[in-house]
Amino acid sequence: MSFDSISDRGLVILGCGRMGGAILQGLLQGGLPAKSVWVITPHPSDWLQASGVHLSTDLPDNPAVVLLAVKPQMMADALSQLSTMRTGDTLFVTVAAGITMEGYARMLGDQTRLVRAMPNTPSAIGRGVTAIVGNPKATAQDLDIAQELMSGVGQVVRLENEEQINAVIGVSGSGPAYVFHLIEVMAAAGEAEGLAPDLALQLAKATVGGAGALAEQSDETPSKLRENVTSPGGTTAAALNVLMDPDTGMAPLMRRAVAANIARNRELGK
Ligand SMILES: NC(=O)C1=CN([C@@H]2O[C@H](COP(=O)(O)OP(=O)(O)OC[C@H]3O[C@@H](n4cnc5c(N)ncnc54)[C@H](O)[C@@H]3O)[C@@H](O)[C@H]2O)C=CC1
Ligand SMILES: O=C(O)[C@@H]1CCC=N1
Repeated sequence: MSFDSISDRGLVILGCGRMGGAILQGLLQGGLPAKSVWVITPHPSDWLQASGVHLSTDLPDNPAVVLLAVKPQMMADALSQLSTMRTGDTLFVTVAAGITMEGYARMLGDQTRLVRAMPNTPSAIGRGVTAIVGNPKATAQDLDIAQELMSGVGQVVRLENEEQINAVIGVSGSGPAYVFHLIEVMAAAGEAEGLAPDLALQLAKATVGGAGALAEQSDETPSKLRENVTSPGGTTAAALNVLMDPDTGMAPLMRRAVAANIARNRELGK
């Protein structure tokens, strides 16, 4: 990775919890010098304290990038800590769900260059997927910088407009939680059918992990991979009759779940 402008002028990270921490780890592993990074976070973890980044020290004037990774509800308070910094020429990259570009324009001014990025928690092991979209002031180079920042924690895709970020949150941003719940309910079903809890959990985790890796690596579509498991009139077909029921199966359930996610996101954005 090349981090010339960040190495020269610095990166400020506001909020270094799960997501900010994962992104920072990816950047340091990708070769960004720790001395180019300033972190503002109330309770720095042991790892963060030992990482060599600047903590609770004077912020750089005019940093190249400010990464916003606090909870949406904390954003206005957290941003007030940057008030002494000259940020006219700074790119803001935000991972917060629920705060729109219009909201940032109110807090940071409408001339601010800003990229919204929506990652997910597999970023913690470098297997995240992040969607990015720039505001009208963001340049092509700003999007390249944001892509470079986020590619330290996994794949990066680009969106055409801000509205699409809602669907991204509904699918991939929150999606790991749906998959973890799938593991929970598969394990519970195994337990209900007589397996020991540890064994049921091991089977469910390995199945979801293995099927996910196969879906990513195979040239076949997920539909074909599903058909490959399903013998006509066999046991999988019996289960899929339940899961693929057009009224009560996973498709209408997922549609409702994603719609609820997006509705909440719009509420948070108000
Ligand atoms: N966890 C997830 O799956 C995803 C989270 N996001 C977004 O990432 C953002 C952060 O979420 P997480 O990392 O999960 O939360 P987190 O709670 O792990 O991290 C937030 C960090 O901000 C710090 N903080 C609180 N008040 C602060 C302040 N005034 N100034 C500076 N730092 C402050 C907290 O101490 C904490 O370390 C949220 O806006 C969320 O919408 C985006 C995609 C996925
Ligand atoms: O639940 C949330 O609000 C955040 C956004 C995406 C994942 N977690």
